[in-house]
Amino acid sequence: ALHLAQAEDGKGLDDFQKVYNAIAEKLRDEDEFDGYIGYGPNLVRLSWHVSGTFDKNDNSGGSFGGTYRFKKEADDPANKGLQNAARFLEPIAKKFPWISHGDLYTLAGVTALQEMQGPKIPWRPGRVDADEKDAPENGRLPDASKDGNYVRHYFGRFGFSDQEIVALLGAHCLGKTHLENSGYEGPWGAATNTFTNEFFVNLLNENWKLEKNDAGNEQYNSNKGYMMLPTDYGLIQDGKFKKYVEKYAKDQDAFFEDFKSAYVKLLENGIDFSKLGKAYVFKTLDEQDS
Ligand code: HEM
Ligand SMILES: Cc1nc2ccccn2c1N
Repeated sequence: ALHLAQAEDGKGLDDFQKVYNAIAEKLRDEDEFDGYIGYGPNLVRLSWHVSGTFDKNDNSGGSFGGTYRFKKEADDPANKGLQNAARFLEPIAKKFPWISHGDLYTLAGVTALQEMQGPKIPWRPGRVDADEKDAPENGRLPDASKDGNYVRHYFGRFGFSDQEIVALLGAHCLGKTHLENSGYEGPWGAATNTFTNEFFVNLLNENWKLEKNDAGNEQYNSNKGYMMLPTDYGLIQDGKFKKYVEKYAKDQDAFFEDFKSAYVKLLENGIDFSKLGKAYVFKTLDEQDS
């Protein structure tokens, strides 16, 4: 059965907005991380990796149990580099000991996206810390060296459509790849900390060359110093995906809307929120200054 969401007792919008603000202020303070990209993209990747282990066949994995806090999951080679995000969140977890790890990891991704001028992401609390025995085994996160068909099959495990898959991958407008983490090197060309539809625009407009990188892995590079993973490039090799790439390259609002829906579905997979009220929509720091 799905995990039943149980919100932290007595905590409401104002309490979670305080957690949001603590994360958002720390993002602004520590802006030098990773060549002044900041921690935003890394936090978004963490929120996806803690949710991407979900398997609808036995409802195992996923964001509910906050099991990334155990070495068994954190040390998955696919999670290399996310130690930075985890370290960033430690003082936040200490300051707000009442929030569950699953809620903290997902709320941090929502905060980072909104503070990087992404769409407003409705978010619901209620994830409850599970035991180490519930941590999913390594190997559930995707392999970047594959093609579009692999990506379609991989996300089929979550029940995502072609349109949802393309929208989700739009998050690769953020940050970069790091050779020491994943074996892919992201030339700095397009590395950003602002959420836009650039990923789709670049996919369609750049002339991509397949090259071996210094780790011996093949990746697509453009003469502007941009890069794409083979799985990214698969979105324009596969006709069914390509039409959504074209839609989002033309219409950033449509991308924001569809990304928001798919990202919420990713973070809430496997959890029954029916006992909770409506989702929270947090104000950005800028909206609170005025
Ligand atoms: C086919 C699915 C996917 C594959 C194979 C994939 C693979 C990767 C790889 C290899 C990196 C580089 C990591 C590093 O070297 O530091 C990366 C970075 C990133 N990914 Fe994905 N990813 C996928 C889907 C997603 C999704 C669904 C999201 C979010 C909704 C996401 C968000 C990010 C972000 C924000 C970064 C930049 C992290 C940073 O700059 O530290 N990815 N991804
Ligand atoms: C800018 C950017 N960030 C990423 C992350 C993963 C894969 C590709 N990326 C690109 N092009």
